[in-house]
Amino acid sequence: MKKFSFAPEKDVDVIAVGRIAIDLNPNEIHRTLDKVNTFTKYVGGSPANIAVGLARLGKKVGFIGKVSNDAFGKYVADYFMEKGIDVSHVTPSSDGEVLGLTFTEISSPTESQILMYREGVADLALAPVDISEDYIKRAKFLLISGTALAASPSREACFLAMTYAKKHDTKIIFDIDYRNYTWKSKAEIAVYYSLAGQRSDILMGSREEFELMEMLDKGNDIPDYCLADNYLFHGNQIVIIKHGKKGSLAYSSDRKAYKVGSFSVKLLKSFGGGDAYASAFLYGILEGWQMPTSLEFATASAARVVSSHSCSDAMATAEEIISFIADSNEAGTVIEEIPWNQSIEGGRSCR
Ligand SMILES: Nc1ncnc2c1ncn2[C@@H]1O[C@H](COP(=O)(O)OP(=O)(O)OP(=O)(O)O)[C@@H](O)[C@H]1O
Ligand SMILES: O=C(O)C[C@@H](O)[C@H](O)C(=O)CO
Repeated sequence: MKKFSFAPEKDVDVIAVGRIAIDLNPNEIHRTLDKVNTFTKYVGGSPANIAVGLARLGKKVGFIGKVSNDAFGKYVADYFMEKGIDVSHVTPSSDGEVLGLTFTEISSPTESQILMYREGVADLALAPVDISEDYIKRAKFLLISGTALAASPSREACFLAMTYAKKHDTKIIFDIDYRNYTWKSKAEIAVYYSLAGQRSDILMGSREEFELMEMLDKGNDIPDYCLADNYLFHGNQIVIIKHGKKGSLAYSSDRKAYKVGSFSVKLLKSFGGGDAYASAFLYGILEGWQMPTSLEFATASAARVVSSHSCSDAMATAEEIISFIADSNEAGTVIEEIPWNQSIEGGRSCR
């Protein structure tokens, strides 16, 4: 696939837009939240996790977001600075908006859920006035996280950021990132997700998130490659559809398709894999790696995070990911190029 190229004056690798929140993950696991007494606090929020992942991998990362004007807002901003993430465009909310909280429930060795407190959150108060064209102009990539489209003025801020990105040849990654809070209808979700997806260069999401973007009913038999074609037609360079433990499918504009398995790990929580995957995949693209290498690297990082207690804190260095791959039994067997119409299970769709 043609490698992305960037003007030399672009001195920031990725600017992420969206929520910075706090994860409260249970110290007592394999029980429901009502039976949990203590939690460990981590920085959270999907785009924040991705930003941390990229910074941990040594990339130059910026962030555009709003945080609460209180101790939690200071905590997350300080954490970003400690990780080397630029916070010049992370601003405190002015009308008492709060930081989002996510309680993870690890109810069994195979099941986990999240309970999010997002009423009056600061991240959705991000407004067009907070979006700097000069800042975005400096970035190679702009990461838009789907939940930031769930309400105004954050929605308009994101579309303005994408307009500036297009104007200055900053490539757009749209991580669909669905959280079932704030959205008012399935139609609203589909309209805004598909508008953002059609404007992106790299589009990634779980199969369920693609189905929401296309307003497909559960149990539909639309093949993954058809979902990908919808967006490659609009100019996407890469479309990645994630399938949890089964792995992921990746499609590139040069009509190559890849089936990616997953690495065997002891699952602790099924959250965070997508954020680790996104940060490590984007690292590979920024390094100029070919798709298979970037996809394997991403899958390894994801496996590490789903077997860890945190998301942000568990993000790995390149050396840690490379040694994880080397130590695993699946090294070199996780990724294969497949016919365009092959499904994640291996069958071929007749369309
Ligand atoms: N049980 C597992 N074991 C190993 N790897 C896993 C497991 N679950 C997920 N992964 C890895 O994480 C990747 C992304 O996971 P998933 O499909 O859940 O995405 P997501 O829903 O976007 O994740 P997130 O919870 O971060 O939003 C998968 O493609 C796979 O590589
Ligand atoms: O995405 C969220 O806001 C929750 C995350 O912080 C949490 O770590 C998770 O679910 C990872 O995707």
